[in-house]
Amino acid sequence: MSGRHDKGVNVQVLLRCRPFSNEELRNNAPQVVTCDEYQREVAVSQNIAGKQIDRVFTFDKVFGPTAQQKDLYEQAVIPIVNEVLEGFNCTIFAYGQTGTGKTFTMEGECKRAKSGPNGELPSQAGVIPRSVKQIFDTLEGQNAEYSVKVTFLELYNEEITDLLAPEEISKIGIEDKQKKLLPLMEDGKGGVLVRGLEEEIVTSANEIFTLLERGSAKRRTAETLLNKQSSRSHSLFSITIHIKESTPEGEELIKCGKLNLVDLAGSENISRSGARELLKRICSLDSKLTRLLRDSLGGRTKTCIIATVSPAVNQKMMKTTLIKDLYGEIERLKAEVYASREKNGVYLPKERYDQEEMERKSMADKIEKMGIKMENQQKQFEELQTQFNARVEECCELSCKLELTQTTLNQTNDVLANTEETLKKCQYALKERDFIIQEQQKAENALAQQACILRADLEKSLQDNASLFMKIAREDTLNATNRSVVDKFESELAQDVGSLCNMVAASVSQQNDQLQCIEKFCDTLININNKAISDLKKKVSDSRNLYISHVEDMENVVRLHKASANGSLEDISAKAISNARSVEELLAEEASKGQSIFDELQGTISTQQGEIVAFARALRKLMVESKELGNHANHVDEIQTKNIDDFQKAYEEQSRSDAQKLIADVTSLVSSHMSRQKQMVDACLAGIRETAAESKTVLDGHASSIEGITTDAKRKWQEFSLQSENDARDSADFSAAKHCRFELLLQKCVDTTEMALNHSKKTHELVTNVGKEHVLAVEELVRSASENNELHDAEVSSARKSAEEDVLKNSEDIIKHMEGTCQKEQDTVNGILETTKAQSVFLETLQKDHAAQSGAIQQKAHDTFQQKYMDYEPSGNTPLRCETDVPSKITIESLRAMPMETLLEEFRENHSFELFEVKDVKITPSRSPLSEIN
Ligand SMILES: Nc1ncnc2c1ncn2[C@@H]1O[C@H](COP(=O)(O)OP(=O)(O)OP(=O)(O)O)[C@@H](O)[C@H]1O
Repeated sequence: MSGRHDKGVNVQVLLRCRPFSNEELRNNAPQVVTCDEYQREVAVSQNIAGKQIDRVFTFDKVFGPTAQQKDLYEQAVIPIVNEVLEGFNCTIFAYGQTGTGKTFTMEGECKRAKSGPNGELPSQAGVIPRSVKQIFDTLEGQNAEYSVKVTFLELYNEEITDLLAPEEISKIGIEDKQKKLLPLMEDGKGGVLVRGLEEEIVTSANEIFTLLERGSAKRRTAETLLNKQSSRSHSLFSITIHIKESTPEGEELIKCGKLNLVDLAGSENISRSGARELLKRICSLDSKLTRLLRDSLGGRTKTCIIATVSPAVNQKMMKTTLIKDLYGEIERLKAEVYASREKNGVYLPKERYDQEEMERKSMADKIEKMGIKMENQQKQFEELQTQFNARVEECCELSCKLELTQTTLNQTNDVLANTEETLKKCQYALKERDFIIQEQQKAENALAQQACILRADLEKSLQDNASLFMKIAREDTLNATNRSVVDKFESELAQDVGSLCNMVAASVSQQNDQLQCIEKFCDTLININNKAISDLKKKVSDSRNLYISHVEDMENVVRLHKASANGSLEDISAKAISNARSVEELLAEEASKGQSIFDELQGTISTQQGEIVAFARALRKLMVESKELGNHANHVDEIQTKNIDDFQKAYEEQSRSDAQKLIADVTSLVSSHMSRQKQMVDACLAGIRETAAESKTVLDGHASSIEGITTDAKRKWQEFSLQSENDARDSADFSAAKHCRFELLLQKCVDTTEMALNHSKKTHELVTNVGKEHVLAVEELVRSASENNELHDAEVSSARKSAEEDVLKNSEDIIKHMEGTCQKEQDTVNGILETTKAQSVFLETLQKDHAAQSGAIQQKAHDTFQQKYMDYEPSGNTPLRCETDVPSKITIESLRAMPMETLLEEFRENHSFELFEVKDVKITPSRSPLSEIN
């Protein structure tokens, strides 16, 4: 649906969707149309026979329900109007179903509302008023010579109605239908013209509203009178512009542009009329419209079609269309009824009747055949449906089975993998066993051979050993007898000797222990003593050194203290002296300052005294003057009153003398000018009198007012003078009292100042004396302190010397005493050691004697034993011992099979489990591990 921009053709198709009307909102009409302005798309969703159908259409521009008149105009119409202003003919159509907003778009809804204060149009103004405004704005801005003409006509069936024609003409037109038809004619220049069509010359944009209103009103009236419907008529509003332009060569050119604004009939009436006649008429109208717009379509013109839709278009349109179709059908039926009446029945030509009858029959046959075919197909379809269902069920079962099988297969696969793993392990274990069995078998064989050899050897040696056993038995008997004798003696002897030895040994060891103990003790004692003496010596010398260092420290401290005390004392004395000096200076300064202040004070006081006296004098003078002033005021008052009276009198006399003079003049005039002048003179006299009376009244008024003012001033003046007199008196009294008080105070001040000066002088002297005394006392103090310090220092050093000597003497005594004690201890220890040595020698002698004695006992015992003991004598029957060749234990051990673990390790080193391959298992009869293979 988008616009075509072919060569020479410039057609733009826009879509405008209006908002929901109130009625649609009330009826909850569904939204069928959705606009996407950005994508320039319109989506239409329809539910046709329960089926949702969505379609999307693209346009050159899309204006949704929220788009304003201004938006549409600015985006779509301004360029077209610019073309018109350039001298081209352009056309804008509003096309759409009834009630979708064609008239709203073209004309707008505020035709009565004129332009705003700034020449702005109302927001609801449509394309027509906006175009006219743009045209006028541009032309006025160009300052060109121009003319704007408009026509407004309606096309309904074949009739063209001038919507701008004056009332009378249109009335005649309505009464006489033939007369009102405006013929469409060729103008001979390739154009068309409507004869008799009113061309209104418009001079301002505002006029357009009047014209639109007039045209619309006429359209409505015509609709009512002729029973027309606006939705079935087109309206054409044309604006023609002529602009005069001058070329640079001075030639004059006329530029002519035309803008056609067409509000088409409801589209449903164009496309879907049920009445053939109506369609024919509309076609004819359409052809007329095309002819009318011939000069504005094609060429370098812009054509814009604004398609209008409702958001709920289908629902509403279906209803409307239905009604319109029904109307059409009624029309058609009416025509048929009319035809029937005219022809006494339904009239049809025979050929057509036959043809239609044949067609009907063949159609009936066809329908029957198709019905049968359909039944068959329906049956087939049902069978197929049943088969399909059965297949579907089978399929379901099979897929269930397949799933189960698949699961089982998976499980089996898992089991198989496990079993294969177990098999491998088992085969490997079997291999291990075989290897071990083979090894053990080998060892068993070797051992069996060895056992056979041994068995033979043993049988032989058993025979030899039988005679040997007999000899051994005899020897054993003898030996047993000897052994019992020896054992008995030996035990007795051993008992005796043992007890003796034990006793001696115990005594010796006891003695030794004691001696060692004494020795140990002595050594310990000597060591402790030596250590104690050396410690003591060290400590004494340390304490002496410490004491000396302490004393030296103290001496240093004392020295420092003394130096600092001396320094401080010197500072104190210097400070005291400077303080005393500064106090003296301060006091002197203060005294001079006090003196100057006192002098100044005295000067001020005397000045004030003089001033106060002068003030009192002036006050007194003022009082006298105010009294005089009061008297003078009274005098002035009197003079004023007198003056006023004099003035009054003088004025009265003057006016009186003037009047008399005038009367005399008038009398003379009367005598000279006779009666004719008398009236004038009387009038003049009356005037003069009136003037005099008025002047007198005014003067009286002035005099009375001056009098009032004077009286008032006099009264005020008297009040004022009285008041000022009283005030002056009060002030004088007050100032006199103040003066006395002031003098008193001043005197007191002078006394106080003098007293203060004397006091300060005394204080000064006192402070100076005290300062001097203080300085002397401080100096005395410092001197005595430094003497004390010196004394103390001397005492400290003498005390230190004596302490040092005492300490030295004491420590030497201690050392000597300790050394003597030590010597004595050493002697004692030496004595102990000698004693112990002597005792140990004695013990050794004792031990030797004892050993000798026990030896003698042992000898004696030996002799006794020798006498009772009997030796064995051989019989000569015992066979010679022969050595059997028995294999050693190591040899037999070496024949043994390796331990199981070693064999397994060896096997696993040579055969890895990972590289082990499972072979086909041959079922062999079971055998015990140690049974022979061969
Ligand atoms: N864009 C819009 N915004 C607001 N109201 C609108 C809009 N378009 C149309 N309308 C309203 O919808 C109603 C029908 O509009 P209008 O009369 O312009 O329709 P139409 O297509 O000209 O109808 P017909 O073909 O019967 O003349 C009017 O009341 C008008 O105010």
